[in-house]
Amino acid sequence: MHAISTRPLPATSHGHDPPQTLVILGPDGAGKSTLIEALTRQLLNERIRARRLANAAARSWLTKFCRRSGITFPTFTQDFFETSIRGFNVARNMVSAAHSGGLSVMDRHLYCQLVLRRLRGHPSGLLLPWLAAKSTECARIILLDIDPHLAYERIVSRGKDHETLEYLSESRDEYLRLAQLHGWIILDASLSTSLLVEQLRLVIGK
Ligand SMILES: Nc1ncnc2c1ncn2[C@@H]1O[C@H](COP(=O)(O)OP(=O)(O)OP(=O)(O)O)[C@@H](O)[C@H]1O
Ligand SMILES: Cc1cn([C@H]2C[C@H](O)[C@@H](COP(=O)(O)O)O2)c(=O)[nH]c1=O
Repeated sequence: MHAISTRPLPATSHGHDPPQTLVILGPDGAGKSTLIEALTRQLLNERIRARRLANAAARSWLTKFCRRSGITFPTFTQDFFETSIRGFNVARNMVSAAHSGGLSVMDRHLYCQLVLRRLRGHPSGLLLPWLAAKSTECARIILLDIDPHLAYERIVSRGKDHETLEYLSESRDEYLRLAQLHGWIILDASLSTSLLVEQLRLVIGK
């Protein structure tokens, strides 16, 4: 684990179980959903309040729709569609996290759209970087870093979708660039899920 940020979680007025938000980012196949499920299950078994909140962008649905219908959207249209849906889910999940005590662990965030924009050769714009930073001000962000070959293997064995090695490699580089820029904590996704859960519990202090 490379702790490149030691920013403390902000205190709130929710008594001894204040809302805490953790955001897990990383390339496709890094193991984000698996890790969040394992962490929240373990905490709930110990009667510690925790929930997974997925900030999906419906990319999987859009890919299937395009394949079935034979329609291909320009990448700017795809970006508009995905960013709107992810933005809506982020807003909805932020409200949910703020109104629940305990830990909320978000699977993906607006930064994923910034990564996709970079990979598609689009400009980042001004609004999205600002919104991404503003909406994670009170959260702690973790990057699950993964070698693209391992991510590729995991996606193949999951058998749900397909990604190219090139996409996974560029995606990793961009996530690492953002992590250095913003001081996110980086975890090694090649470790076992149980070790990663332990590391996350150290980060959140639960
Ligand atoms: N630590 C791990 N060790 C070995 N295999 C893992 C680990 N974490 C996840 N996997 C496996 O890798 C595959 C991808 O995991 P998962 O779906 O959680 O990734 P993800 O980051 O949420 O992916 P996506 O963003 O594409 O939805 C799954 O088949 C899962 O069982
Ligand atoms: C790029 C791409 C991704 N997917 C899959 C990979 C993940 O499991 C989800 C990510 O969903 P989100 O909406 O970004 O949260 O979608 C896919 O099926 N097709 C793609 O082209």
